[in-house]
Amino acid sequence: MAKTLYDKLWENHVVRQEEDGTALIYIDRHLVHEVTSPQAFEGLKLANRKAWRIESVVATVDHNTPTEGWAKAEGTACIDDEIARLQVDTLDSNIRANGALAYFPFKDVRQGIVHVVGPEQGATLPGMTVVCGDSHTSTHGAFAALAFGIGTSEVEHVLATQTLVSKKSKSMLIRVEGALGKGVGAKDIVLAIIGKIGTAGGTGYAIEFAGSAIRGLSMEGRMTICNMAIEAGARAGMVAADDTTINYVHGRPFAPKGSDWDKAVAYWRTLHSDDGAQFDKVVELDARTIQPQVTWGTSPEMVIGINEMIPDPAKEQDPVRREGMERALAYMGLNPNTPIAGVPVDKIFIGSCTNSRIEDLRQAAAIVRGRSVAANVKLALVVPGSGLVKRQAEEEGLDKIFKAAGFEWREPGCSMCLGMNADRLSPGERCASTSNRNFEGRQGPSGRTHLVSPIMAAAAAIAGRFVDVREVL
Ligand SMILES: CC(C)[C@H](C(=O)O)[C@@H](O)C(=O)O
Ligand code: SF4
Repeated sequence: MAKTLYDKLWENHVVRQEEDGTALIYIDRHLVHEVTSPQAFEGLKLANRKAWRIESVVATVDHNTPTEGWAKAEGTACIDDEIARLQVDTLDSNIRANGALAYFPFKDVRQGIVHVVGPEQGATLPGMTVVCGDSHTSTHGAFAALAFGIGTSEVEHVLATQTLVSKKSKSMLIRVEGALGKGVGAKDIVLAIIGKIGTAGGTGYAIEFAGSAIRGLSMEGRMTICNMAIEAGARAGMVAADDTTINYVHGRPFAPKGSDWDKAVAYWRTLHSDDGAQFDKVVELDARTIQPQVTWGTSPEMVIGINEMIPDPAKEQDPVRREGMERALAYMGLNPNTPIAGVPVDKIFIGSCTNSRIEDLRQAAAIVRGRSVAANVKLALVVPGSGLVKRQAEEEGLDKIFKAAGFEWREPGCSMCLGMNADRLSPGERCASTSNRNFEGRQGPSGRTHLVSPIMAAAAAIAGRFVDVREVL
């Protein structure tokens, strides 16, 4: 029978299947960061257990690390916030006590956001099951891997047994066909998808993204799409393996070598849905109709094209939705039936596991080159996803372009994506952000987040307000 990519990944990892659909699945790669691992390591210790296969663990610190001031003191002593420092130090002692395949501690050049670091190191490979105590683990599905976020108690379970109790999801195919317009990229595709199916649209499904527009994307672009599968309600998003996937993985530190490489590639070539495979749901989008997207509300589904008007709750029939829209507009300080283009911004954030890879920075820098951040913009931040992305960008001179324009060029980490460090919005501030979540207070109490692509964020920085990036290309 024709199988979906998801069927293949699932079946290859089932250790035991129960009658009621519950299954025990084997986990190949376990990514670990400082926020969701302390209790898991503690639980292991209390139960007097050892990790089952510690060589599956790749660990780094990202959420709590500051993005500046690294040189002011040795090691973690430069982290002013005591709780943040404790989190970073605790991961360090846990990994030193338990081991890992790889550990990129604070200030290591390979440190960064776990979802940037895994693929960059070749630790995320096609065909793997990849888990992390972090919802955006769906990112790794871009490699034709079954990747999803887990809770802290499951982190402990994976450490102890290398397995997880899980139930197979339903399957959804999202097919995006056609050529993307100028100035439209992966972030716009995924925001348009969420605008169409809603933040609950993918609930209960594993989503495969396919179609010519997806195949045409780089691995960076595919990661941006899978990263936000979770914002569409799905725990996992994935893309079939092809030459783009294989070329990206080739030569990375943890990628297979020699004859192992050839065997792996032969297997990876099977990681696609077979012709005629049946999905529980199919959604289609025409890439040619997608405009550069901007969110106007407090959920990623509250999104419009830059050429559109902020929607009017009065036109919404459903009273619950209407009330949600009214509340979102009040929080965001926006008026219905007015253009989103022209709305002034206070801060710019280019970063996060959605959009902090080298391609994102190159694209943003191309807009910024030779221009200046508008006077009304209080802070424009570029936070590379990892130390290696930062180094690569500096080799290409991108840092100079950003700094000359008035951007701050920071150290890697999650940063203003969620403000677990010092990088935050002040109440009422409006931010053009390349991250993935825009709920109330996400970037700081009463802060206002608009999710956009890196080039839309760059264009907003220069204009001091939201503009159609196609006008400045
Ligand atoms: C801190 C972590 C558990 C959380 C997540 O799981 O997504 C964070 O990364 C986020 O983006 O909100
Ligand atoms: S960059 Fe943001 S979304 Fe990604 S892991 Fe960090 S906090 Fe979560």
